[in-house]
Amino acid sequence: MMTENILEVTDLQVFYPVSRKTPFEKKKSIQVLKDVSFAMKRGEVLGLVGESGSGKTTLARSILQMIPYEGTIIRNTEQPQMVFQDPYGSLNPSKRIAWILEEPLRLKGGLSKEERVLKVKTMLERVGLEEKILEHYPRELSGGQRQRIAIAAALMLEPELLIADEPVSALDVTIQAQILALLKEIQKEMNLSILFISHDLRVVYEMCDHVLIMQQGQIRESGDVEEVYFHHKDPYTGRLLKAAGILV
Ligand SMILES: Nc1ncnc2c1ncn2[C@@H]1O[C@H](COP(=O)(O)OP(=O)(O)OP(=O)(O)O)[C@@H](O)[C@H]1O
Repeated sequence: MMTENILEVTDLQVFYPVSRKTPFEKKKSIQVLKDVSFAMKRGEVLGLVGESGSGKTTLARSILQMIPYEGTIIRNTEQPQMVFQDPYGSLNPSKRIAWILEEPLRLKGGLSKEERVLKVKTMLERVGLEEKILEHYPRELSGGQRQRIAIAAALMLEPELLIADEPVSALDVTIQAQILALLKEIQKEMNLSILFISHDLRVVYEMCDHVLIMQQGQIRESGDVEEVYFHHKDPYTGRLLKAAGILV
C-alpha cells in the first residue's frame, strides 16, 4: 500500500485556555485551529505556510499528540520525528554528539553497542559530517553542523514522517541552501514524508510538492506548489506572495 495517505487530518479544532484575571471569572478559551482538514501522501513534502501566530506549531503539536484537540488525526505510521528551528533546544548540551545520536537506538533497544555505533557512523556520513565530530559537544559546532546533527538524530529510528518546524530559519542563506539540499536528498533516498513548516515562501517553493496556506488557524488555500504560487485563488495567498516578492 505505497500510495496510501500517511496522514489524514479531518475537522481539527484546537483551543487554548485563556488565563483568568480573577478566580471568579468564567473559564475562557480561544480557538487556535479551526476546521483544519488535509491529507498527506507517503513520500510527499507538504509545506505549511503562515504568518507568525497562525497556528503552524500548534498543528505540529496536535499531530504529535502533545496537546488535546477535537476532530480526527489518522497517522498511518509510527511516531513522527521532529526537527526544530533551533537545534540548541533539542540537542542535550551536556552530552557528546556520539551519545546524542546513539540515544534513540539505546532507548528502542535490540541492537548491540557495535551495531549502534555502526548505524551512527552511517547516518553521520549521510548528513555529510566527519567522524571526529562525534567527540564534540553541541555548543562546539556551527549552526549548520548542529542542524545536520539534529536531522541525523531525528532519522536514527528511520521514521517515515518528519515534521520540520522552520528548520533553516535560524541559518545564513548559504547554509540554508546546503541544509535544504541535504533534506531533499535524504527525502528522496528514504522516501520520507516531510511536513515542512515555514513562514518563508521561497524556501517552501524550493522544498515542497504541495502547500497549505494558513491564516488565523484556518487553511485558506491548498494544492500543488506551482498551482498555488502562480494561479492562487485566495486573495490572502496573493498578499503573502507579493510580500515575499514572488508576485509583483
Ligand atoms: N500554550 C499556549 N497557550 C495559549 N495560547 C497559545 C499557546 N501556544 C500558542 N498559543 C497561541 O496560539 C496561536 C498560534 O500559535 P502557534 O505557535 O501555533 O503559531 P505559529 O504559526 O507556529 O507561529 P510562529 O511562526 O510564531 O511560531 C498564537 O496566537 C499563540 O499566541
